[in-house]
Amino acid sequence: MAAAPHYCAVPTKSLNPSRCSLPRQNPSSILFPKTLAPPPLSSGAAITRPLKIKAAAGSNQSFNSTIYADASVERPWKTSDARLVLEDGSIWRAKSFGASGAQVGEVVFNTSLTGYQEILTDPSYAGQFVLMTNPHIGNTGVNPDDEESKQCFLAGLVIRSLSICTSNWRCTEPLGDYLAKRNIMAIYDVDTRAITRRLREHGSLIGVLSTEKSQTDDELLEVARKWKIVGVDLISGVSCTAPYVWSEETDTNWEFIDRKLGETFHVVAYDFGIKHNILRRLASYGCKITVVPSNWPALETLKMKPDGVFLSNGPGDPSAVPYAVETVKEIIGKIPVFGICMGHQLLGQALGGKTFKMKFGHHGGNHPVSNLRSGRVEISAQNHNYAVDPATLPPGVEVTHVNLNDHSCAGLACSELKLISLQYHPESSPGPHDSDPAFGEFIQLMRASRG
Ligand SMILES: NC(=O)CC[C@H](N)C(=O)O
Repeated sequence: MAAAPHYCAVPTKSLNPSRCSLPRQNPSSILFPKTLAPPPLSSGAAITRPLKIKAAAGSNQSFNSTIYADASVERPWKTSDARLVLEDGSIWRAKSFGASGAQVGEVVFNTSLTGYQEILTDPSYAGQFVLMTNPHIGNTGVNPDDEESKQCFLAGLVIRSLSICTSNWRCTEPLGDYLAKRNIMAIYDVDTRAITRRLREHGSLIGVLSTEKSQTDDELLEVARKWKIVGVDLISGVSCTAPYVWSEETDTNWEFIDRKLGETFHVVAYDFGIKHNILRRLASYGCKITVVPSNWPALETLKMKPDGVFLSNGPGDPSAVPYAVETVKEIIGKIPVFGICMGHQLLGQALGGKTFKMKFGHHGGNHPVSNLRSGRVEISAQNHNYAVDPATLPPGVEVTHVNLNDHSCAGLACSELKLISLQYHPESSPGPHDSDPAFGEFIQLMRASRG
C-alpha cells in the first residue's frame, strides 16, 4: 500500500537539531493520490469548463466560466527549488512560484482566511514576507478591483499549498502569474504551521528566500543575520511623491451604510502607505480627500484649511520617522485628526508617548478588540508589529480600545485636542466591518469642530 501523503513538520535542515521533534522527511517522498493529480497541461493554459454558477438565490442566470491553470504552479512532483533561511539557523526547502532570485525580509504570519490580494498590496507589508496560516491560497486568483495600492511592496509570500486551478467570477489572472509580473518571490509546500509556531515562540525572524543554487546556506544565513528592519524609514519608499485628489467611494455593490449625509468634509490624508479602501471609506462618509506625501509640510496642510487630517497606515518602525512625528505635532490641537495603525503610532509619539516592537505583532482579520467607549467587542483586521506603550502617554489622552488577545493599546482619543486613532484597520479589506463606525466618529469630530 502506498504511503500516505506526508509533509515535513520540521525544517529540512536545522543548525539546531535538538529543537526538531520529528524525523526529517524527504520532500520528494510527497505523494499525491491519483485522483488529485491534475491533467497534464501546457503552461499557462486556460481550461474552459462548462460550469453553471448560480448568480443569486432564486436566479437561474449562469456564467461562462474559465478555470485558469496557474502557469507558475509546477505540478505536484516538482522538487524543491527554493530555500527560506531564517536568522535562527533553520532552513526550509520549498517550491517556488512568482519571481525567482534572492530576497531578504522579516517573516510575519497572517491569520486571515480570505483576502490574500488585499494583503499582498497593503504597503504596510514593505520589507516583510507574509506567511499565510490559511493552508490553501490562490483558488480565487486575482482581479483588478482588489488592489489596495498601485503595487506589491512586500518582500514575498510564503504559503502551504498553492491552488493548481483558479476559479472565481471576478478572477482575471492566476496568483503565480500576477506575482511573477510584479517580481515578487513566493514559495509553497513549506510547513507554514511549524514556521508560525517558531515565530510565536521566538518572535518575528529575518529570513532570506532564494532560488539561487550558487549561494550556500551559510551565505544566506549571514545575510539574514546582518539585515535590519528596526530603525529604518520604510514609509518614504511607499508614499506618493505629489499631492492628488481622491473622490472614489466604496462601490455600491459593496456598500453597507446609508451614506447620503449631504455634507462634505475636506480631509488632508497623509500617505505613509495608504490603502485604497481607507480612501474609499472616507469618501463614502462624505469626505473630499487631498492625499499628500509623507514629507508634506504641516504648514502647507494648515494653509489648505481642511476640516480634518487623516494619518494613514504604513510600513516599518514608527520611531524611525521623526520628521513625520514633527509634522503631526504641528497639526494636533489645530484641526481634528484621525490616525490608523502607523498614523496611530505617530500620533502616540507626537503626544509624548513611546512605541515599542512587539514579539510577533498582529496580522489577520480575526483580532478581538474591546471598544471601551461602546462596551462592544469588535472583531478587527490588524497588521502591525509595533505598538504604543500607554504608560508613556500624558494625562488627558484616553485609551479607547484594547486588543483582547494581549491587552495591548488598540485605540486612543483626546477630546481636548480633537483626535482619535486606532492601531488596527477599520476599513478591513480584507476583514470584518465591525469597526467601520470609526469613520463616522471622525465625521462627528469634524462636524463638531465646525461649530
Ligand atoms: N499597518 C500599519 O500601519 C503598520 C504600522 C507599523 N508599520 C507596524 O508594523 O506596527
